[in-house]
Amino acid sequence: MDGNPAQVHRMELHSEKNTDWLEHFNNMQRFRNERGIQIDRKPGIRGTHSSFVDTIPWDLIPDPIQNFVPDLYERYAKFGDALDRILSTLTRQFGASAPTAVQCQAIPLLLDGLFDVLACAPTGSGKTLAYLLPLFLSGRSGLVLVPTRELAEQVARVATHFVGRLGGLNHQVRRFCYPSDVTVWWQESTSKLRTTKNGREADSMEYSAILTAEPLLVIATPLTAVHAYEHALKHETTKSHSPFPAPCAMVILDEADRLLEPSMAPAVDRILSLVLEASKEQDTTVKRPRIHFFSATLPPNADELARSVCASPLRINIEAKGGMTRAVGSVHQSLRFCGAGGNQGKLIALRQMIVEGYEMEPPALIFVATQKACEAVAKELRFALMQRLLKTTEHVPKTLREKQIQLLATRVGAMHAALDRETRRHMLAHFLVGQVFFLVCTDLVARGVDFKCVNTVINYDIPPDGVTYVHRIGRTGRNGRTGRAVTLFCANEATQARICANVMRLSGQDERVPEWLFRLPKKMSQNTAKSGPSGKLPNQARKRARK
Ligand SMILES: Nc1ncnc2c1ncn2[C@@H]1O[C@H](COP(=O)(O)OP(=O)(O)OP(=O)(O)O)[C@@H](O)[C@H]1O
Repeated sequence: MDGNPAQVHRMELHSEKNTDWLEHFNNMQRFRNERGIQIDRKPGIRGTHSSFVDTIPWDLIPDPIQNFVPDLYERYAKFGDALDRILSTLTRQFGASAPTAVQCQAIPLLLDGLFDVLACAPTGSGKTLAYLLPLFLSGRSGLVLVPTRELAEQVARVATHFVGRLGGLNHQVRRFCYPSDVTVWWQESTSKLRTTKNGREADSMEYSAILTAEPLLVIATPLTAVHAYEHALKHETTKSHSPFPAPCAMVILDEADRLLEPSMAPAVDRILSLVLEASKEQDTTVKRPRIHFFSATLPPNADELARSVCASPLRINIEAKGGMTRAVGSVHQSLRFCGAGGNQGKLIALRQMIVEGYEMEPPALIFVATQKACEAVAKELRFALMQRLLKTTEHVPKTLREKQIQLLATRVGAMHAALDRETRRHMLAHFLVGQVFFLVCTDLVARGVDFKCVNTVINYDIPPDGVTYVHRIGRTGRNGRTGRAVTLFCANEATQARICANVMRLSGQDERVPEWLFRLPKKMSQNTAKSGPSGKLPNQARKRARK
């Protein structure tokens, strides 16, 4: 019985002792697969818990919350004032009076801190608050890793609302506002620290000071976090030479499948191993930091990589199947065939959509594959808008029309990685406040960015895989709103269009897929097969997690 815990558990399953355990969970559906046990719990709340190993002590899994009040008060009264302030911030700033499905499941799990969590829930379903809330409520320190700077800034913006509210509380909670602002994140490529308080970059001395103070919440892209670590090492600013919160209670990997892709995996691996190492150095009695993975898509290969870092994560599935959430039902998806004319056909279709307003309601995001295409399509859109204006304002005096045309040109923006940081930030801000109506962009903003009121997403270029498609169209139809997603394809792209058709089928919208598309030979593009992360991760982190 001392050996393999899985064996111990299996033996217990057949013993008398286990009868209570089974009775206790008599509302569970249990079924086995080749990887172990999956258990669905609480069918009343949309979502399930499951694990791929059969060593999970199921009786330690907290019940999902059903509401913020009174559930959180009843269970977590110990957080007192902080709870009041957080709940009032939720209602005032986010209009959140009831938790979403992923929040119901994840908040108690993260608060109890007994398990690593893999949470797969649809786009726009409130995953950010699902991990930030437990961090702020519990007063524990944490590190949030995100794949892009845009997303880092967005998460920091959300966190700022809470930081401000928690400012005057008891010592434990006040730590979040220390040093000047806890919502700090490292700027990609400059390895400088930003504070939200004054909105300027910290200079080298401040940077060192902040590192010495050991920030309690760090939101960073993986490369920048590694940068920061190297900076700290060079200047020996901290006792442990680590700029990461120490001891760190939680590491959150937001958009985890993207972070585990080969381009980012080495940096993530390094950070995880540093954090795990630092937590050991601090105090041997301190628990290993919990590593939580959040995404709308966790394909099987991402799942496996995640499980290589934390031995037995608990998985939360909200409307997910095979590691993919269905695209949100609030998005009306369609495919538009643009004939055999290649890009020319697509441009004509796009211009038609703009000029006639057909299937296109701004604000709209138009996804293209390359930076060059981004600029070219933006130019085309400006031209189409001008045409529309000329058509509708024939009676308007010429000078006024010219002014209107000039103004209209600014309503179309382009957003891609080749633009400098400030231009990207401005463009995004203008789009978010409705000054830019049409944003032509690459997949830079396909993930995570919370566009509250995008009405239309157009896939001008077909996404490389189903995962990207789900994230792209998830920029609309968020937070209870409805949206429209149109994918343009021409004759030579018919097989690739099946990527989108398959997701449409999964979301129950197959009646909008042209019949003939499914009758085509099943030869999918190479990219489709390769969707999701691959390669090796976490050598260092894996070894440490096993110890
Ligand atoms: N309980 C809630 N009630 C109402 N609105 C909420 C609630 N939780 C979050 N929201 C809002 O829902 C929107 C989407 O949240 P969020 O950006 O966290 O989604 P997400 O699941 O991370 O999406 P993605 O997978 O695209 O990153 C945000 O505007 C947020 O303020």
